[in-house]
Amino acid sequence: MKRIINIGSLNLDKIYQLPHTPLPGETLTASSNRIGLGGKGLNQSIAAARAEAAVIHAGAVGPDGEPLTAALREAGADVSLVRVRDTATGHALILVNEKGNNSIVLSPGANHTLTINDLDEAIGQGHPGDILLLQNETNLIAEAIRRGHAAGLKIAFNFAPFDPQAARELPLELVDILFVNEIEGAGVAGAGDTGRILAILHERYPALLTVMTRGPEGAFACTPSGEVLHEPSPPEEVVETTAAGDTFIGFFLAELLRSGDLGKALKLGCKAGARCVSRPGAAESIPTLGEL
Ligand SMILES: OC[C@H]1O[C@H](O)[C@H](O)[C@@H]1O
Repeated sequence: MKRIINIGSLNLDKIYQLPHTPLPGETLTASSNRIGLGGKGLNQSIAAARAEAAVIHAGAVGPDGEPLTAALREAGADVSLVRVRDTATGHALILVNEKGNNSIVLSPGANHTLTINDLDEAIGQGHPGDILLLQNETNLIAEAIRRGHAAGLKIAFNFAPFDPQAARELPLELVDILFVNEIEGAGVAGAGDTGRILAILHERYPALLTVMTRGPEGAFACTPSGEVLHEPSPPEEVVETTAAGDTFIGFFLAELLRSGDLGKALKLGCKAGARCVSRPGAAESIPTLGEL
């Protein structure tokens, strides 16, 4: 059975419910706040494990990060490569507006303490054809892409958050599957609309499968042969959008490994992402395969 090895971020999420996203210079009072478990890496591992894929999660937390490791373990992921460092656990400040849309600020903490040895231990668990999943929330991404590719792993990279310097420096030509939302896609391609972004990326990286999530409009994929597929999102009431993209990615990859069918993977990803937005929080809002 092929596996997903996720060298992924782990964050404590500080979530504030606000009437709207604050403007520069504005002070707002939150109607509620809470601490949740998240990090794009953790959310994606939990989603893939709940979609019944075999998942190994590698990453780093601080001394206060045990609830994150426990959540991964409980979802069924292998956590033997989650290291505890003498640095604060990464955290995210998540501002949720009245429409359920979020704005996120990251403080990487232990997510930026990964070493080459950590990468090699994680990649060493893989066999050719396994997926190495990465997000742009940990350090040494370029090295992870190069080493994973050299080991015969399929590289799946979620370019979130987008960062122009990383776009110049990362060996994206070695990536097999690129996950972006509209903002990230426009950042990588330097253009604004979905069709144009997919066309530019296809021309620049002909072997790439690009998958773009578009919120309520579902997801688009552009294959290495240049075919563009679109899967609409099933209607669900929006409570909070946090982790919807991560949920999509976990379910998408699990289905792609299971059936090899891109259309089925897009459908399941969209279904899972839509269910995630109907509930509050990050990791706690991710459904199980059985539920769908
Ligand atoms: O995608 C949602 C996630 O982004 C940030 O990584 C937060 O930790 C949150 O859980």
